[in-house]
Amino acid sequence: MATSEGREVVAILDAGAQYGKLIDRCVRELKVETDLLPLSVSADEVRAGNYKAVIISGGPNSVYASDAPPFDSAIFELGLPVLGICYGFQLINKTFGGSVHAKEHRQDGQQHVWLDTTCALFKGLSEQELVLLTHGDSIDSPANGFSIVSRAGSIIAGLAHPERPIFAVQFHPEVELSVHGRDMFRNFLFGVAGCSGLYTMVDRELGAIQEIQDTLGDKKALVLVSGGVDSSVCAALLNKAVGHERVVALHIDNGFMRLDESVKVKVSLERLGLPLHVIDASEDFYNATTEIKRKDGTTYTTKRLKETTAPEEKRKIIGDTFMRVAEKVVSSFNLKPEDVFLAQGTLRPDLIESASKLASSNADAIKTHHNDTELVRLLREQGRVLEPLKDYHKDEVRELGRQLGLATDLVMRQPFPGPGLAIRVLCTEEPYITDDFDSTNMLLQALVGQTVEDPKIVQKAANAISGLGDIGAPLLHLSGYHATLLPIRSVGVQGDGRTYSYVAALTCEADEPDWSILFLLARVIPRVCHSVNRIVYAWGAPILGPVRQITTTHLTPPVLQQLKEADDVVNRLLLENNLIQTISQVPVVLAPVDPDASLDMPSTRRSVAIRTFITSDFMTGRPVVPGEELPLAVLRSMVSQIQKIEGVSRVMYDLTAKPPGTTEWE
Ligand SMILES: Nc1ncnc2c1ncn2[C@@H]1O[C@H](COP(=O)(O)OP(=O)(O)OP(=O)(O)O)[C@@H](O)[C@H]1O
Repeated sequence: MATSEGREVVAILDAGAQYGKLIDRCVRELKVETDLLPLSVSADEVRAGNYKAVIISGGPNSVYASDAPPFDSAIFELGLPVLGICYGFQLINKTFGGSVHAKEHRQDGQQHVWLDTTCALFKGLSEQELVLLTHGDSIDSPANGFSIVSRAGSIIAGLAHPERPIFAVQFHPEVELSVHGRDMFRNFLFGVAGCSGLYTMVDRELGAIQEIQDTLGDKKALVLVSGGVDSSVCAALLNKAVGHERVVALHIDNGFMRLDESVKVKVSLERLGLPLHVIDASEDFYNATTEIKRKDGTTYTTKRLKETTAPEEKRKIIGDTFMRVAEKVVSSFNLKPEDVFLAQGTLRPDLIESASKLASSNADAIKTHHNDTELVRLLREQGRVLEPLKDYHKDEVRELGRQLGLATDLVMRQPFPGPGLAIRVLCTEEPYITDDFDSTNMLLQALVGQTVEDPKIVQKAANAISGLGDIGAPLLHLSGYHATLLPIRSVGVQGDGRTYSYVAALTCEADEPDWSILFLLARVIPRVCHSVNRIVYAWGAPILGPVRQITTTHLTPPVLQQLKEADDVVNRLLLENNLIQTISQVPVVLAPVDPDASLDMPSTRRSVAIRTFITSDFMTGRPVVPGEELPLAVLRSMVSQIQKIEGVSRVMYDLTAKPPGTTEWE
C-alpha cells in the first residue's frame, strides 16, 4: 500500500460491490486520489496510509451472515471521516449497536428519499432527491447516538453521528441514477474531510511521466497500437516521457479497422512527433486459414477467412493470424529483449476486475490474448511490462489523451472488439430456415395484430399480450404494424449460455413509428417466439414477407467497405452531437438480407442495423429509446445518410435488451 505522504488520498474499503469501481471513479473525478483496499485491512494499515478519509463500499453479503467478510472496527477509532454506502451503512449501524433485518423482498430501483439538509453530507441539496436503492437488508433501529438523516418511505436510508464525522447511506450516491450523488461526495470530501482536490490531470501526467522515466532508465519501449483509445494514449505518453527515439510503436491493419482508422491514428501520433509503423496486413488476414481442434481431438484446416462464414472460425483465424503477423513484425525490428520494455494501455478498471482484492499490478492475464509474440512473452515473463495508465479510468484516459494533443475523434472512440468490423458482418451462404420458420412468422404477425388463419396461433398471441397486464393494453387493437422473420441468425443470451436465433423485423405503415409500441413488442416477442432473440425496426414501407432469401456475404473488401461507410456515418454523428459517452456502445452491423428483393432474383444488397446500447456493467443493458438519449433528428440523419451508401437495402434499429440479445450480433 502506498503511503500518502504529501498527497491527498482517500481509502476505499471494498466490500465486493459491483459499484466499487464507480465510487473510485467518482472520487477521482473530484480530483482526490484513492487507494482501493480490501475490507479486511487493519486499522494500523489504514493509519499508516495517512488517509484523509475512509469510504466503505456496498457488497453482496449481509453483515449478519456467518461468512460476512472480516472488518477491523478500530478503523472507526482513528478519528478519520468515514462514509459507509449500502453494506458500509449496515456495517456502521451494526458496529455501533443498531439492528438490521433481512426484508422479504429486495428493494431495487430509483426512488425519492427524504434528506435532512442540515446534515453536512446533504448540504445544498433538496429535501427530496432521486437516488438508487438496491438492498435486501434493512435497518430496524439506528445505532446508538446516531441521527436519522434520510428516509425512503418507512425505511431508514441515512445515518450521521452528531459529533463524529461518520456518515452512512443505504442508497448508492456513486451511480448516475442517484441524481445528486456527486454533490454528496463533494460535501464529504471537501466539506467534511477537508480535501482540496490536488489530484489534477496535469499533476498526474507529470507523475506518470516520471514513473515511465524511472522504470525505463535507458531502455526502449515497445508498444502495439490498436487504433483504440488506450494504446494510442499510452504511446503518446511514452513519447512525451522519453522521446520518439526510444519508442517503437507498431500498428497492424488487419483490414477490419474503421474507415481510415489506421491513417487517422498514424497522423494523430505523428503530429505529436511519434512515428507509427503501420503494417498493412489486410491481404494476409483475408487469405488466412487456421487449424481448429474438434471435440474428438482431431484437427481440420479452415477455409480462407474470405470464404469462411462460421463466427467462431472467423474469430479464431483473426486471433491466430494477428499473432503470426505480430511475431514477424516485432522480430523485423531486431529488438534485443534486454533493451526493451513492453508498454500496454491497461486501465484501472482492468486491474480492479482482475484483482479486486488489491488493485496491485496483475493485469497481465487480461491482455495476453492479443499481441502474444515471443518477444512479448519473454518481456512479460521477466516482468518487463510498463503500464502507465494503470491509475486511470476510461474518461480520464480520454482527458489525458486530449491534454497530450491527440485528435478528438481518436480519444473519443467507443470500445471496439479485437476482431474489429469482421464480427459486425454476418457472413452467410444460405438462408437460415428451420422447421418452425412459418409458424413463428405467423405468430409474429398475430402479435402485431395482422389477420392470421390459425386460431391456436391467434390464441397464443392473445395470451402473451394479456400476460403483460395493463402495460400490454396498447397491443390489444394494434393496426398499421407488420412483422416478419428474417432468414438470418444472431447471437443472444439464454440462461448462462449464448445461442444463435432468428432476427424478427417490425415495420410500420406510418412514416414515424410509435417507439413505445415497438419496444413493447420487442419485450413480448422473445417470450412467445422462443426461436427469436433479436427484434429490429426497419425503416421504409411495410415488409409484407415472408423473406426467404439472403445475400451471399463473406469478408471481402467491397463488403467491408459498405460497413465501414455506414459505421463512419454513425460514429461521426455521435461525435458531432456529443453522444459518445452518453451511449455506451453503438455497433453498426451488416445483415446479409434484402427484404425488398424479389424471390426469383438473387440480391446483392444488404441491410445495416444500428445497435445502440446503454450499460454500466456490460453484463446487462438496454437499447436507447429514440427521442431520449438519441435525438430523433440525429437518428433520421444517420438513416438518410446510410441509405445513400451503395448496396444498402434497409436501415434497421435494434430494439433488443440484453438479455435476450447480446451487444454484438455475433
Ligand atoms: N491491430 C492492432 N495493431 C497493433 N496492436 C494491436 C492491434 N489490435 C490489438 N492490439 C494490441 O492488443 C491490445 C489488446 O487489444 P484489445 O482489442 O483488447 O484492446 P483494448 O484493451 O480495447 O485497448 P485499446 O483501447 O488500445 O484498443 C491493444 O491494447 C494493443 O496493444
